[in-house]
Amino acid sequence: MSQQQTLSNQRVRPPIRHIGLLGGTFDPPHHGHLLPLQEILAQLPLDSIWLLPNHIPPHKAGTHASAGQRLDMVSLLCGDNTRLSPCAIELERASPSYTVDTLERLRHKHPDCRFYFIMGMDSFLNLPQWHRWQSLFDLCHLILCERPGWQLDEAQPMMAQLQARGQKAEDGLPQANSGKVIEVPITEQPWSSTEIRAALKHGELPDGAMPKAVGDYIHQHRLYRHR
Ligand SMILES: Nc1ncnc2c1ncn2[C@@H]1O[C@H](COP(=O)(O)OP(=O)(O)OP(=O)(O)O)[C@@H](O)[C@H]1O
Ligand SMILES: O=C(O)c1ccc[n+]([C@@H]2O[C@H](COP(=O)([O-])O)[C@@H](O)[C@H]2O)c1
Repeated sequence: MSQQQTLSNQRVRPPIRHIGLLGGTFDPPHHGHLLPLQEILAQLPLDSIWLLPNHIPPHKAGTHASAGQRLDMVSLLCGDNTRLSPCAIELERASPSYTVDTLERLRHKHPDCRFYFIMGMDSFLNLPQWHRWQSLFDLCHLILCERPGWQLDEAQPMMAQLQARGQKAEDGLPQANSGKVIEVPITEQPWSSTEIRAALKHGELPDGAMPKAVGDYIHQHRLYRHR
């Protein structure tokens, strides 16, 4: 092999894969998770979105369904959409599922990937309470979606972050490796796991809350019933 060929081989890098991440407790997963992801995929050239059920949610008292059941439901939520997949990385550790730890692990495991952590406005407004939250901007971009009942106004500390880092979905993916907040317009979805669990306690599954396969799983496993 000539010296020139060796040099050019050394320069060949695998193409970057652009991966969206939706972390959540998914207790249970619902259309407020799924439908925004479909709209994000229609607007941004992401290769895939991975859905990461957490093991120990950092800011919640606990979970109602087990980690395994939540992972099963997330798989059913993804259905046959080949650009959506469940990712069990947070289930592999027994400590609280801090997102910054997950991103460090993912970056180490997948050096060819650039990550885009997706969140609703409720999570974005609470971001300053997250563990080492500012480091997230060194590890990924954020994708921000509206959520009914949650609004960012001038007085909120996250407004300054959005002003400094914000860009619109129509501008495509950023050139930088990390640190931007991409605002993606979505059709607002009224669903929340808390309200769905409250309805299921009385044996009701709200119409249109989730794909049928997830509802069937909940019934088969008798989840979220009044005990
Ligand atoms: N209806 C929705 N619209 C936009 N984003 C949502 C919606 N529901 C959940 N998300 C986002 O999905 C992520 C995971 O949410 P999570 O699994 O905690 O669901 P949840 O419905 O908020 O649950 P709970 O009611 O138990 O707090 C968060 O970033 C949250 O902002
Ligand atoms: O890292 C943190 O400190 C942190 C604090 C709160 C929530 N998160 C993550 O944010 C995602 C949504 O969380 P939740 O509680 O709304 O289900 C999920 O992936 C959580 O693990 C992360």
